[in-house]
Amino acid sequence: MTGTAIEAAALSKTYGRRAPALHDCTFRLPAGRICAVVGPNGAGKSTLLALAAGLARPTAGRLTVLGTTPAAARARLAYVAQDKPLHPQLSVADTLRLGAELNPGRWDAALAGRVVAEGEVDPGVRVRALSGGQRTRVALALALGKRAELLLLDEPMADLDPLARHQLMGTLMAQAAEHGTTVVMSSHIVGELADSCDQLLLVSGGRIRLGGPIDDLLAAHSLVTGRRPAAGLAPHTVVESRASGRGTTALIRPAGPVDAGWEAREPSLEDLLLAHLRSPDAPALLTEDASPATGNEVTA
Ligand SMILES: Nc1ncnc2c1ncn2[C@@H]1O[C@H](COP(=O)(O)OP(=O)(O)OP(=O)(O)O)[C@@H](O)[C@H]1O
Repeated sequence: MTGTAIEAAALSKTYGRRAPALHDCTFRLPAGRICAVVGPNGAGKSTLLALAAGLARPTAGRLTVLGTTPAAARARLAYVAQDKPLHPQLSVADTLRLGAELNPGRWDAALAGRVVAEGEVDPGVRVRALSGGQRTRVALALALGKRAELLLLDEPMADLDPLARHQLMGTLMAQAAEHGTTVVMSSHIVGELADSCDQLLLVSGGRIRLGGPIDDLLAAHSLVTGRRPAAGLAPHTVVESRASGRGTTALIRPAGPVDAGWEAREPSLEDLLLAHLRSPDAPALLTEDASPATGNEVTA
């Protein structure tokens, strides 16, 4: 088993008197991977990233980041929040200078400057005058310039145009590969995730529904079609079944060989996510890679 970037045990977070934003979440994210955090609006993705960044505290359970508490890991991680908070009155150049001052000894000025320059953002312009996509670029420049071991990115590409998205994802992936950085990134854009991520955490209703390497999760499921009722799939775990023009289409986790009457193929990432999102009560699956080692000490 490789090193661990994030480990959670029975992690819960409740805001005030509301229903829990996260409830009893147990999982492990291996180090050095690119992990997608996926789930519907309000699922708890931002809450999870904010807890890992040490900006919020769990209500119950325990969370370890880079082998220590989130607060102690702060200098070694970079977090880009969904609303990309920056100082509006500072210029872009001053923002990067602040990044250098706050990260002595690890700041990569050339990389941060390149990320800004590639977007043709004028360094003299104040942050408050930037477009949403330009602010995102500056926020990502700060995060990448920090040369963190762990990047926590909350919908980092949401307001970027397709060219900027492609180009910034390329920079992110190249940097992560070169430096062995762990990237944990929430997104609703499945195409973007399928191309870049190797690890998945599906959160729904504050609970972990799927966790593990994307290839292993896909291989654990089959998309079956047959001119027969879904009841015939009984020995298998049926995540979702629907009547279709050709009979029944179902996403299953096979418990053994599938009857010859069913045509079976491996699902795409989109098939897998949509079926689980439409069936929030389907049994959860954490692969061995995504399960905390038993007996591991996890500190709050
Ligand atoms: N600061 C807060 N105070 C009160 N409730 C909050 C707060 N932040 C989040 N919540 C609630 O916690 C739940 C999870 O929210 P969260 O922002 O983590 O979801 P999300 O998966 O990131 O959603 P989205 O995809 O819409 O960004 C929601 O019900 C939300 O209303």
